[in-house]
Amino acid sequence: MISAWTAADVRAAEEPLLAAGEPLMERASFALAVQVLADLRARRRHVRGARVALLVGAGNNGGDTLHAGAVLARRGVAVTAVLTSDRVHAGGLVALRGAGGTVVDLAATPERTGAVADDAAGADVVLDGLLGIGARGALRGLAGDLVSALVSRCAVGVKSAGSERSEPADFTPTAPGGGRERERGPWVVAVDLPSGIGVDDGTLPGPVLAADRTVTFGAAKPGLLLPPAARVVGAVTVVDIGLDPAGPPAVRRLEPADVGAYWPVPGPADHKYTRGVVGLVAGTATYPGAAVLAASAAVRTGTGMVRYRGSDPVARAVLAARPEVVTATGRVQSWVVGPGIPTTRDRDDPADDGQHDRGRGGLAVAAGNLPGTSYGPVPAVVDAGGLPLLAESNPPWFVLTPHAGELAGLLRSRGEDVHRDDVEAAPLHWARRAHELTGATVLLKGGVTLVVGPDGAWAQADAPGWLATAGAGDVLAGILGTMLAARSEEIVAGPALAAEVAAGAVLVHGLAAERANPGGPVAALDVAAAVPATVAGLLEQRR
Ligand SMILES: NC(=O)C1=CN([C@@H]2O[C@H](COP(=O)(O)OP(=O)(O)OC[C@H]3O[C@@H](n4cnc5c(N)ncnc54)[C@H](OP(=O)(O)O)[C@@H]3O)[C@@H](O)[C@H]2O)[C@@H](O)CC1
Ligand SMILES: Nc1ncnc2c1ncn2[C@@H]1O[C@H](COP(=O)(O)OP(=O)(O)O)[C@@H](O)[C@H]1O
Ligand SMILES: [K+]
Repeated sequence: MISAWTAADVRAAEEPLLAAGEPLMERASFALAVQVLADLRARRRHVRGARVALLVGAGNNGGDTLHAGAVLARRGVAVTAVLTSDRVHAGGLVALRGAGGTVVDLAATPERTGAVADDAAGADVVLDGLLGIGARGALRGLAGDLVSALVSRCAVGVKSAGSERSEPADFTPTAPGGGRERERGPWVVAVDLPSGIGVDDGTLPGPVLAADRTVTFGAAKPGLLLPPAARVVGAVTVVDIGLDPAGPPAVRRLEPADVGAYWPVPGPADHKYTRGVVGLVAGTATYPGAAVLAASAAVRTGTGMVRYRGSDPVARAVLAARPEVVTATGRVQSWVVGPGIPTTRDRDDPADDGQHDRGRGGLAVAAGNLPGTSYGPVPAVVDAGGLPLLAESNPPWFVLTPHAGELAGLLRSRGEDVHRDDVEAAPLHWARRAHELTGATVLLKGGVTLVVGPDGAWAQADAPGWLATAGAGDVLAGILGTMLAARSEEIVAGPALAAEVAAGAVLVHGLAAERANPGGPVAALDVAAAVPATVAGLLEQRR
């Protein structure tokens, strides 16, 4: 698992170590220099004679960068530091000069910004040391001008991860299948984090130089995991400088081994009912495919049984694809409500096929609102057309699975003035708001999928962009339904678990998409078909 702590938590963890005289900046800058040397060796035969440009801000982030530059200069690298402020880390500047580095004081000659950017764009490596955890808002002043000039020269796109994954502390925060979008221009290494991202919320409030690698100190920061900033961090290396942040992490990300470790494996005493039964209210005559996809995914993920609820023609389509599905009513351990049913609340909608009533019934059972039956409460997945069926207040074992547009609609129905673009710009904020307003766990789908529950946030980046295809969300609903059903009682007793299981479902979904056709397009049903082998692969890791 990768855990990220806020800037305040990292500062609090640094304080006692600094008071005890621990050389944190030396550790950080040396590790940074070692990583840059390794990157240089991987990209060109000789380190000696390589050109490295340092972008240096006013604070300690600039200090780290200058000290790392001094180490590089002593190895024969031609290092030029560009100072963007009249304040600069004095010790770092002395070290760089002492090692033979060159200094350009852009603060004294701002008219040279264009020429300096041209120069930096021609370097082998650029170290972005403008802002670290002291960043507030969009990059301002000269630092902002310099980054804007560099972005236009380097044709910086939103980046995908590098391929290195050698150290346990490394992670590749964006999905597989991507490559370096910037074919020309320098290799960009962000110092602690790409300057200008929202450190704690992952927003992109202004210009940011997309990194090929981020070397981050002490612990990952939330902005490195969260969308949209997760797209500009490249491969992330966490350097251990001896910090031990207190309290729970602000954002977490599951890795495959985490999901394999808790996957329930049936034993000799199990039967289909102990494994968990999924009740599925999905699909209408207009969208029968959603029911087929969700049912297929639930079956493929290893449910004990799927009970399908819907009109006869749709049930026939489901059974034609998955003869394992039953249509008889009975007890279920999780409900999946909403894929392929209309998003209006209108009971008389002819396209509704009676699914709204079935969905409301399922959700009432799942919430435990039907006294006199022994059928609830149980977890529920509420997707697409299920979202307008929610009550005012919902239990946290309900997992809502909107994409950005659906989340905006849900929030508007609860009085917020918000649109899809707002959700995409600040996904953590709006997913948290939806959790507060509904009470439910919120899974916000996207290239990086967020899950917010009572116990914090999870950010998963396991899926290739190819997964953005019609029906992929229905498949996720089925996978999640099975995973919730398998741990139904545990989740109702401790609903913070719903978010972790939901993050696990997102991981399985993303890995299955990659497995379905590595590096190429996938169809939603093929993603469902790849789930059994994906789960077997996760289980193999725990042997
Ligand atoms: N503590 C330690 O020993 C260790 C710390 N470490 C390193 O220190 C980093 C944190 O250093 P830091 O606290 O000095 O903050 P930092 O991010 O460099 O920037 C502050 C400066 O930026 C300015 N500024 C702010 N926002 C801005 C904006 N939008 N646009 C433009 N300018 C803006 C702000 O100006 P002000 O707002 O005060 O006018 C202030 O001058 C951390 O990320 C890690 O790299 C490691 O070495 C490990 C040991
Ligand atoms: N750029 C992307 N990279 C990876 N996965 C993505 C990307 N865009 C969307 N996805 C995933 O694809 C799925 C699409 O779901 P959804 O929008 O509900 O589609 P549908 O309603 O057609 O099933 C979600 O799981 C989402 O996280
Ligand atoms: K930085």
